[in-house]
Amino acid sequence: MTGASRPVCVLVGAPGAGKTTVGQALAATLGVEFRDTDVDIERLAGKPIPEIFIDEGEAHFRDLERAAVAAALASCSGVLALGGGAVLAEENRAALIGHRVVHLSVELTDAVKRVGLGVGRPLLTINPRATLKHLMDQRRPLYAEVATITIVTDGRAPEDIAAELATLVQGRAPC
Ligand SMILES: Nc1ncnc2c1ncn2[C@@H]1O[C@H](COP(=O)(O)OP(=O)(O)O)[C@@H](O)[C@H]1O
Ligand SMILES: O=C(O)C1=C[C@@H](OP(=O)(O)O)[C@@H](O)[C@H](O)C1
Ligand SMILES: [Mg+2]
Repeated sequence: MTGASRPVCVLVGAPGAGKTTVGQALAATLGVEFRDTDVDIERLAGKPIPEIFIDEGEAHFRDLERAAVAAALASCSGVLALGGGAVLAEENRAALIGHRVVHLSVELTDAVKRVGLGVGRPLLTINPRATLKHLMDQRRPLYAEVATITIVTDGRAPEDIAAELATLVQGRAPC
């Protein structure tokens, strides 16, 4: 890992936390690259995430995700968003040590509003509210474990969150 390829920050959090949306706005504000491991995975697989889940299953998606996280951490010098489930893998959590990791936190009510019917998120296509609650309960400690900063996003606009983060990352030491 070289200084030149270190992400400005890595965004983690539940589906609907706003990792992709806030990450894009933050990267634009900072004038740096935006990278999203979900996009990298889709490019590599040559198909959308829901199709990966249907054709090869979640375990294969997680294999692709571990490879995508390692590659992105080694080559991204901008803002990096991970998929909500990336923290499940011990390998990914270990790889995040030493990086500035921002947990965009969201409570169930706002997350449900934001993901709607779960279109594009294969884990949420059946009963999004109950599934999200389960995922969030399971993952909360893992987001807390990897995060160096937590930003509460409930009731806030993405631009507002991105502006706060821009100030934070511009004014802080590496982690
Ligand atoms: N702070 C926010 N307030 C309201 N809607 C949001 C906020 N952040 C994201 N959204 C919306 O919620 C949906 C999911 O956001 P997304 O960035 O894809 O989340 P994630 O990548 O964390 O799953 C999108 O429709 C997005 O426009
Ligand atoms: O929570 C998860 O396990 C997943 C979250 C998704 O990303 P977002 O968190 O950006 O929705 C995507 O990686 C995939 O559908 C699995
Ligand atoms: Mg996303």
